[in-house]
Amino acid sequence: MPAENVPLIEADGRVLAEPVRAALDAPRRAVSAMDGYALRDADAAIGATLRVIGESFAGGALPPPLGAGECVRIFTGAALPDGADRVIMQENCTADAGAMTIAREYGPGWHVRAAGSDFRAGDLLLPAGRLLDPGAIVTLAGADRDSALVHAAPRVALIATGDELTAPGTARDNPLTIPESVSFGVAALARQHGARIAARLRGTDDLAALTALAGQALEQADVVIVTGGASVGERDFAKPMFAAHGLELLFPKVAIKPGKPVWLGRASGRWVLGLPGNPTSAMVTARLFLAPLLAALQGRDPAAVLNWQDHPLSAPLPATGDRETFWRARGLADGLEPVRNQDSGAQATLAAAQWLIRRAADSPALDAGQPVSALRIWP
Ligand SMILES: Nc1nc2c(c(=O)[nH]1)N[C@H]1C(S)=C(S)[C@@H](COP(=O)(O)OP(=O)(O)OC[C@H]3O[C@@H](n4cnc5c(N)ncnc54)[C@H](O)[C@@H]3O)O[C@H]1N2
Ligand code: MOO
Repeated sequence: MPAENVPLIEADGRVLAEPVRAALDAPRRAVSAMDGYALRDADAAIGATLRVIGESFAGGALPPPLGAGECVRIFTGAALPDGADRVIMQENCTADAGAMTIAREYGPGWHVRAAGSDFRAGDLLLPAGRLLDPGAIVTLAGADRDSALVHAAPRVALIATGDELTAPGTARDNPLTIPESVSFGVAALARQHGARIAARLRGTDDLAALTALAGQALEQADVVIVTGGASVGERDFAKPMFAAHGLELLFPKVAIKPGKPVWLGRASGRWVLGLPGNPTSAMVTARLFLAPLLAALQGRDPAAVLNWQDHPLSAPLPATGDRETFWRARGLADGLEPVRNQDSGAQATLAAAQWLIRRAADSPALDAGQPVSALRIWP
């Protein structure tokens, strides 16, 4: 995707198209980490009384330099006076008429943040390709940047196919219809991975009409996602509807469960991703294929969103069949618990599960406590 400059406040969730270097030192000079008194190490002793010669507030004028037997009233983030080595918290001092007495044990720690101890001007703080998560936003602003060069958000168009589908909120009165749920979930996942939803279209199982809809979607988006009609049914038009637009398939299906009918192609210079209509299959394949595609389009390493980690099982897992299998699981304190309903058509379990467990085809059953490779489905 091309790069664009966006203001800091709109930069979260975007991916940097430039490396970001600090424009200043942080802290700019030695500052206090506590509210209290700044003094010299040589004067720090329980019972010692020091003369208070000035004060230092964050953003205020520099305090006078310290001599022997002197201290400065200081607040968190305020500049340390020249000559000071440490700050003693005010809770450990008593103050009276221009004098401060160290009342009790004040250690450990000097409560001083050295100049440049966080970063130095010119330091590389964020590399190109870095996702601007909330932490990175703080770093960016701390580097004294008010905007950043980021990759444009990929535009995604969604087409849901199926005569039985109707807009959510309108299904209950017609027993022949079901709510169109998948495009909403895929759109939400796409947004979580940096996409902008350019269009959400719904088509009935009619090839001519679907071909026109495909053309409309290809005009508006970088990635077109078509859901349903991916299998071998007589009205499965997901691929044929792109034929007139020059569909070139990269892969027509994948030996995984759920989600076998997932496919990827190019048409009219755009990416076209076909997801199965079954809601669980659609969300699993969106996580496994759409998330890395969106990452790559934004200049990120796609592997960054496929961060499989080992976790113990908190319950047994059955043997796997002849397809690589992705079990939906809940994350519990003692490990991952596969949800009971592993049906590809399930919708309720999508709200219960946060993890995908990956197992190779023909893997044996596992007991609770054994480690499995797992991926968070949503952040
Ligand atoms: N003979 C075979 N039949 C099927 C095979 C096969 O290999 N041979 N594969 C099965 C597998 S695996 C899957 S997954 C499904 C995928 O089918 P489609 O992608 O063609 O999806 P549909 O048939 O259109 O719908 C499946 C199911 O999902 C419901 N659906 C569809 N779209 C939505 C939506 N947007 N929101 C909510 N629900 C949706 C639809 O009503 C169906 O119940 O095929 C198997 N069949
Ligand atoms: O891929 Mo299908 O999702 O196995 O039901």
